[in-house]
Amino acid sequence: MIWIRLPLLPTGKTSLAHQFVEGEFLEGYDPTVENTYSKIVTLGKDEFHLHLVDTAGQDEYSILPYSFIIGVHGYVLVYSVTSLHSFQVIESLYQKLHEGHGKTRLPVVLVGNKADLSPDREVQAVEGKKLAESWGATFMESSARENQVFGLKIMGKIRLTRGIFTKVIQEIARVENSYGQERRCQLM
Ligand SMILES: Nc1nc2c(ncn2[C@@H]2O[C@H](COP(=O)(O)OP(=O)(O)OP(=O)(O)O)[C@@H](O)[C@H]2O)c(=O)[nH]1
Repeated sequence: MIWIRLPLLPTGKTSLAHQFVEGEFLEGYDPTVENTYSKIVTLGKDEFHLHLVDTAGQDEYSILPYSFIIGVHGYVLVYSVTSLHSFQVIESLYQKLHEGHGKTRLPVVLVGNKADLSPDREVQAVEGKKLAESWGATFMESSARENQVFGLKIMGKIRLTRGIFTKVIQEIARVENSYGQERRCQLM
């Protein structure tokens, strides 16, 4: 299978992963082929070994590789609030993942990134929330630039590291119903 990468949708996946693992924002755009990151996250008494795969951008015509399905426990699906197209692509990507897993419910956190660019906004927060709700998933808006994540009715801004990735682990635990003492989570 040949997977043709179309670099149309730089929504901030690499920037979010880099903020999470390295704690910094990188200016400039360097298209991703595929990067992997590892990090240990402690939630309460449990320790999770995260293996995070940062994939290249997809579009609605991309064929999903098996590696996107097999052995993956949860997904952070990222669109840019400044791109309606990226939002539409995320919708079709979710359908492919859902079919690929053959499950009724997937551990997913839907993230509307680049929320700091509000004047250029093409997708309202309420639309992201509605889509996530239709999947039974969690929704957040974020800014990799400002290292902040925004809930829809948030009491205060929280850091990305304690936001998105904590949430996706909780989603995995909720869906799989299997909080262990020590777990390996492969995220994408
Ligand atoms: N203002 C702003 N810019 C961002 C944010 N996140 C990423 N960017 C910028 O958007 C561009 C693309 O970011 P990447 O993190 O490379 O996007 P990506 O989704 O990994 O792109 P691909 O590798 O093509 O899949 C870069 O110029 C980033 O600096 C954000 O939250 N706010």
